Amino acid sequence: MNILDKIVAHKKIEVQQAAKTISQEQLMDQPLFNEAVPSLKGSIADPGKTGVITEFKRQSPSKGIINGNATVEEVVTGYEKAGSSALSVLTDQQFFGGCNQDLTTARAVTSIPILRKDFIIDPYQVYEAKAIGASAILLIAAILDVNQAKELGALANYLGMEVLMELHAPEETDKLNPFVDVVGINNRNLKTFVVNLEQSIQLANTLPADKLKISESGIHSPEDVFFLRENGFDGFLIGENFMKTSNPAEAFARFAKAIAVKANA
Ligand SMILES: O=P(O)(O)OC[C@@H](O)[C@@H](O)c1c[nH]c2ccccc12
Repeated sequence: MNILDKIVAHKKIEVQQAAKTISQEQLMDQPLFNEAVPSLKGSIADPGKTGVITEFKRQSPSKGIINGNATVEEVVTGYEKAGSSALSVLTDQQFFGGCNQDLTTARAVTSIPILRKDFIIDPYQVYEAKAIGASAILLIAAILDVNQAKELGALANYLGMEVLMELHAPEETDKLNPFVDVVGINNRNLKTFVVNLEQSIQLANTLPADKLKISESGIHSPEDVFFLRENGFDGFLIGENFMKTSNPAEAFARFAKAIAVKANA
């Protein structure tokens, strides 16, 4: 079993347990469930912002512990202040050390859109995303069939959230559907952990022209961002590069200055 299969197998059990603890009806009764959320798409398209989606990630299966000390409050408020277009918050506990409360905390202390970063395979998790304050959900094409992708996407839109669909291989483009607002290309192969920015470039040319494009993972330098911008990318999802430092918000603030300066030069 590759790591992605392991994560999905665990997720199925987790979702069953969660649904027993808090029912879908109870999720719908939570205060955030009926609150409007800012648009991820709108924020990424805003030329006054950096296009960067900064990610709060404590650990990952490929890197182990990335940052064991950072607090959500400190990091995400700093990210917002430095010009982050949106936040990505890992809510998977078992493999990424996150939790739903991390996202709700981020929602409480910032006003930029938040992507729920998790392995969504069940409608329950879409209700949960709304109840914890997400603007958008991640759908990973590699773990969904065409019908699941449609059903989960339609539900997210119906509940007032947007969908970022993550692709890694050309044959996954048939999972795209009208409910997908933003397409993300993961430079990291989730089965082998190999990272290659060229992945974004190759796949980008096969995508519908009308969707916003995000490049995800393995982005380390302002040059990476310039390279991706030149190749038609609107957004950049960056986690480890900032999280691995002792002050992620400050690291992003420096990065944000560098990409702003070069863009205007
Ligand atoms: O830390 P990085 O290399 O900058 O990557 C961020 C993000 O793209 C990565 O965390 C990610 C991309 N797709 C995912 C799916 C699930 C969990 C995590 C991810």
